[in-house]
Amino acid sequence: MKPFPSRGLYAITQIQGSQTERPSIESLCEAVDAAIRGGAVVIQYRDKNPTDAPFAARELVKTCHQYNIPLIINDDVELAALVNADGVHLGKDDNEIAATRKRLGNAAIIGVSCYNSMERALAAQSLGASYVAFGRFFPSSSKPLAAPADMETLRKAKSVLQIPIVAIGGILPENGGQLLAAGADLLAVIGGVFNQNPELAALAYQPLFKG
Ligand SMILES: Cc1ncc(COP(=O)(O)OP(=O)(O)O)c(N)n1
Ligand SMILES: Cc1ncsc1CCOP(=O)(O)O
Ligand SMILES: [Mg+2]
Repeated sequence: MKPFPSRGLYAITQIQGSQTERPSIESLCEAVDAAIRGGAVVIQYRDKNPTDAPFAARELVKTCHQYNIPLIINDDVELAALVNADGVHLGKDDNEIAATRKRLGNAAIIGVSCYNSMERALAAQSLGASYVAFGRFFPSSSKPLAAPADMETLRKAKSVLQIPIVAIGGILPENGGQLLAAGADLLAVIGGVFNQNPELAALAYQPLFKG
């Protein structure tokens, strides 16, 4: 299993459309490959309506591992175990951290959504989370109903947490710098990468992480 990176672009798959209009697994893997070539350091497979999640996830693991990049599965601990993914991302409606750690083992990456809650982040860290995620910071067309989070939460988080901090929600090359300045270590992005040429889009975030 690959470790979670300490800084950089965290690209999350964009899968939309009805069952008949959905992108092929091949084109999904091509888009992820392009995002990695553009500089994404970790990939999350997020599909709220999958048709063949085990096949897609196995193909994505192969794509990511060609570049030594970790593949994280959103929500589904059993899918992560089945395809030997590097880890899982848990939200408030998903499995408990301790049970997930037991199921996936000590080397697995376990990410936890903390929305705007420092209490949730402190609890996640003490229960063995590998990273925490706060957001959404800007309106997101990928998740329009996501609740807002404050920049102040990132500042507090940076001063008390030891694990990496991820920011998510409407993040573009133009607005990501302020989140890094406030304390985020990684920027998690769906639309900003996958709504256009993913290689060029991912490249446009890279200056944010220099220096
Ligand atoms: C890196 C990262 N951060 C936050 C989320 C959101 O997780 P969750 O709140 O469980 O919502 P869904 O993504 O499951 O709709 C995430 N997936 N990844
Ligand atoms: C899954 C999720 N959780 C909070 S916002 C969001 C979507 C982020 O997507 P985008 O980068 O397109 O705003
Ligand atoms: Mg979730």
